[in-house]
This record gives sequence, C-alpha cells and structure tokens, in this order.
Amino acid sequence: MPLLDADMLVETAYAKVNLALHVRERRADGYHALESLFVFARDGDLLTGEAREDGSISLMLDGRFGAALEAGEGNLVMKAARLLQERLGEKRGAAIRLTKSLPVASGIGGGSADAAAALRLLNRLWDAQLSTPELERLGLALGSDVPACVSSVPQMVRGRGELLEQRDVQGLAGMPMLLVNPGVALSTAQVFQGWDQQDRGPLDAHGLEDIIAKGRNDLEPAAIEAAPIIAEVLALLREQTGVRFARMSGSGATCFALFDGVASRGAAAMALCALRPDWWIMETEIGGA
Ligand SMILES: C[C@@](CO)(OP(=O)(O)O)[C@H](O)COP(=O)(O)OP(=O)(O)OC[C@H]1O[C@@H](n2ccc(N)nc2=O)[C@H](O)[C@@H]1O
Ligand SMILES: Nc1ncnc2c1ncn2[C@@H]1O[C@H](COP(=O)(O)OP(=O)(O)O)[C@@H](O)[C@H]1O
Repeated sequence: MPLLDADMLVETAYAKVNLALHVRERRADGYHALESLFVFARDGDLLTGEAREDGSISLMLDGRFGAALEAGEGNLVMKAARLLQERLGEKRGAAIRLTKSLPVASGIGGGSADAAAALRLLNRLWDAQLSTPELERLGLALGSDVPACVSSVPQMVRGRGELLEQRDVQGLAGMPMLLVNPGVALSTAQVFQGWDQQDRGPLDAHGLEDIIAKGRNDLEPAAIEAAPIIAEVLALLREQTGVRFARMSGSGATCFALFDGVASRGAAAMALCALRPDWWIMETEIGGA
C-alpha cells in the first residue's frame, strides 16, 4: 500500500460477481435483456488520485495486471475522467494511479469497476457533488456494468444493466468467497453471440436457496465452448469441502464459489493453488449494502 498524501483520495474498484445471470432476449439494439443478481467482493483494484491545477489528466498503472493494459485514452479510467470533465464543463485535472489486481476481460467487471471507482473518486476530488443516480446515468455510457458498480452493493440488475434495484439477500453479506480465473481472457461480445437464444425463464433472487437451486448463468455454455478449461475450474470448485455452490461470473472466464466458513475457503484455496499454481485465485468475501 503506497503512503498517502493528505490531499490524495482512494477508492476501491470492487470485483463484481453475478451470483446468477439469466439472459432473457436479444434486443433490437444488439444488447441482451438480462436479469442478474450482482454482488461485490470486499476486494478489488485500487485507485488513488490527486488534483492537478493545470486541468490535465494522467494515469499510471501498476499491480499484478497493470502491464496487461494501456494507460492511454482507451483505458476506462481515462474515459470516465473525460466524461466527468465534460459533464462539469470545466477542465479540472487529476493524477490517477490504478493498481490493477483483477484480471482483465474476466467476467468480474474489472474495467467497469475501475470506471465507476474513477467517477466516485473524481466526484469527491473535484467536489462535484453529483448524486449516485447521476453517476449511474453517466456510467452507462462507459459500459453496461458500470451503473451497478457505482454503488457496489448487492443489486438485482435488469435491462442491459441500467435498471437497478438494491437487494438485501439474507445471509449473503460476509459470506466467504473464492474467485478463480484460469488465465484466459474472453470477449464479452463474443460470448453473448454464442448464447443459444433460449429464454430459460426469470430469476427469483429473493432467497439464497432459490439463487442456488434455480439460478443459472446462461452464458456458461457459450463461454465453455470458447474456453473449455472453465468446466475444469467449476468441477474442481464443486468438489471442495464446505462449498455451498460454484458458478461462472458474467461472460467468464472467472468462476466463484461460496463457502460455509473461512476455514473451508482457505483449504480450497490451498488445494487449488497446489494443483494449478498458474491460475489466479483470490480469497475474499461478499460485501454488504
Ligand atoms: C456479461 C456482463 C454481466 O454482468 O458482465 P462481464 O462479463 O462483462 O463482466 C455484462 O452484461 C457486460 O457488461 P459490460 O462488460 O459493461 O459490457 P459492454 O461494454 O456494455 O458491452 C460489451 C458487449 O457485450 C454485449 N452485451 C453487453 C451487455 C448486454 N446486456 N448485452 C450484450 O449483448 C454487446 O455485444 C456489447 O457490445
Ligand atoms: N481499467 C481497465 N481495466 C480492465 N479492462 C479495461 C480497462 N480499461 C479498458 N479495459 C478494456 O475493457 C475490456 C473489458 O474488461 P473487463 O471489464 O475487465 O472485463 P469483464 O467485464 O469481462 O471482467 C477489456 O477488453 C479491456 O481491454
């Protein structure tokens, strides 16, 4: 953790997990109508920022996955900063550092979480005082997952990602969770294209038992087709002691497993690390509202 100046602000870009993801239809605009229960890990990427009087925006990347991304105008953090500058109509500047701990293009919304965290960070740094719904509206221009990442609390998400309803599912907050990525990056657009266009029905996300028993990730077959190793990740997670359930998140390839305690989560993490030292494994827990 870097030492912080008094006038430096910090935001965490929490990893997003789709506990269930039902794809209902392909819309005329090319996006898909979803029903998904989003939760957020208590860990993620880290953004720090300091105001710059000259109106310039700079971005510096570090962390395990920092080298996997460019820090130029295409980075979602830069895009978020430009969007907010434009919305405020003034050239306020910032020097931003993104410590990238989440794998890129991996179904846990790292880029979306970074963009949302940048909006929150700069809203504070520039004292812009935009409300959460305003930031969510701005965020949709950066990606379908960005609105939900603005508040990063458990939410039922519909539409292409813009219809948000906070959900407090009993027993979820604090649940030990393992995130596992086998090192393959998947294109979200390509995985949606592989969906078989079968609407398998709505998502009842009121209780954990229903989410476990009746929830699905409808993108799993298409993602496994593109990256068969995902099936191996899921099989390994499901055979661990103390696992409540395991599923793929988003368009993959990251999979998650929820555990009945930190001891079983820790034992599973050790077992997977020993078997697959090349996989990315994060021990974390679900954040609350
Ligand atoms: C699948 C999900 C589930 O949470 O997560 P990830 O796998 O990205 O983490 C999201 O819907 C992804 O959201 P996001 O990553 O922001 O996607 P966007 O940049 O908006 O869209 C990338 C591409 O995915 C497809 N797309 C995205 C969202 C959606 N509801 N329908 C789609 O068909 C479109 O082809 C679009 O051009
Ligand atoms: N700061 C960022 N972090 C991650 N990905 C980014 C970022 N900026 C731009 N991208 C691009 O956004 C795409 C989606 O990344 P990401 O949000 O990590 O995927 P996913 O939502 O599937 O986890 C990637 O192709 C990546 O190149």
